[in-house]
Amino acid sequence: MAVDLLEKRGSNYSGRPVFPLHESAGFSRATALMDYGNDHQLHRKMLQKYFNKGKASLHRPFQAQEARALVQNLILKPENRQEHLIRFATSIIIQISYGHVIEAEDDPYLKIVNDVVHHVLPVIGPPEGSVVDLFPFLRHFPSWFPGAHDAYLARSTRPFVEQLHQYPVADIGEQMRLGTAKPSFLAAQLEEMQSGEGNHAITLEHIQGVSAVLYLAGTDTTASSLSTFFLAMVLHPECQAKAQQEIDAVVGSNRLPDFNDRPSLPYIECILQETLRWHPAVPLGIPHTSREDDTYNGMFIPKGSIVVAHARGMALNEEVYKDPFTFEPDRFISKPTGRGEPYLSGSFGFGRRICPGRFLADDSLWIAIATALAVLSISREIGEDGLEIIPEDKFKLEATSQPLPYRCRIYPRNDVMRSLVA
Ligand code: HEM
Repeated sequence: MAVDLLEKRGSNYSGRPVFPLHESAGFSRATALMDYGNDHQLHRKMLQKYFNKGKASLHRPFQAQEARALVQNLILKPENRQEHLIRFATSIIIQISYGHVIEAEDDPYLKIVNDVVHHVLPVIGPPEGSVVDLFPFLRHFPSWFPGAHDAYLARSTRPFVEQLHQYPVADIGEQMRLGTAKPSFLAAQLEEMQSGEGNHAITLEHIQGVSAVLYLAGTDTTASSLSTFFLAMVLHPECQAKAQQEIDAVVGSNRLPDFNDRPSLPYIECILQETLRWHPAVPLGIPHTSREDDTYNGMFIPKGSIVVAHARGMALNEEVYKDPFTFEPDRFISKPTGRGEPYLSGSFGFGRRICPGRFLADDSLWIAIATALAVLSISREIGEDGLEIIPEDKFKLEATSQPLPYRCRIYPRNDVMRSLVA
């Protein structure tokens, strides 16, 4: 049904509802939240040109380098796992989008994204997550009015959101003036706008809107998917052992896996796909709306309806996935060895709003997972009683779905593998 409506009838089902909390926080210019129309199409053109499959693969050497840095950081400070995951995702987005390399903990780009992750996302939640989304008029009420407090809190996060829109564009603009700007998505857009070549309709506001969404859409989603992967490895040591056997057999023990190995590592592929299915990072997708009245299988769908592509619901469909709550990568292996179940198709959304960063994200996740499995042992902590601490399979929904904080042990499998990321 999602494919029938959101893809085959995409011209009708590609709008977005108004998200009052996100608007109050200052996100009305962001690609993911704007309604379908000319501005959205301009955003998509900019994104598609730069993040299509062919272009995305040009970034693989840098993604592999960042995956090594991630694993190295995890060995040095395993207790900061979540920060390392966010930093991995952020470094990739920032390098590709703005040509900027994060070198220090107090990097201004890192600070901006951390501020948004820690101060803004928990307040605004996922689109449709608050009482203000259901009753938008509450956003105009004073903050003491029940329900209006959310809108007040969202408004108070505006300075962080403004920084997200303004800083990269101003910084790269200045670098271009000085002639020091490195090649990046943002520099390419600013150059095109200033030269008067390309699409004349693109304005600074469009560029700021896309620039802000890259930060947001690309970091938290990637980091939470990786956090889900680490949790799965702690809960399922048998899957980790099987994956490591595959890597040892195919890649050997004197080099790290690289993108050329991907077709020869089917079980690693299954682990990635099962991570995306088991707990999709964006479990409800982002709601679409319809522009016109429509009828589907005899059901009347009035203009302006909100259509939610429930990725988590699809992932848990027992008619498609046996024991859907269980993390079981073998489910995708062809019959008769496995069950031949299909990869989840909705993890990155549908139709004209499908995630434009999906190729980049897929590469980032694959190389991080393959490198981590090659080099690391990810295991359970031992409690004071001498017993293993088994984390709970529990998730929280903020802007994305992510595991509740959990403890685990992370250490190199052996000195040889460790030396490969040093
Ligand atoms: C694991 C990582 C990611 C996941 C699971 C994910 C998932 C999604 C989903 C479900 C949507 C909504 C699609 C719809 O409305 O049908 C979306 C939209 C979007 N994503 Fe991603 N995404 C990821 C990474 C990225 C990255 C790395 C980028 C940027 C390079 C990105 C940029 C965007 C943008 C700009 C939109 C808005 C598209 C629009 O409204 O037209 N995402 N993503």
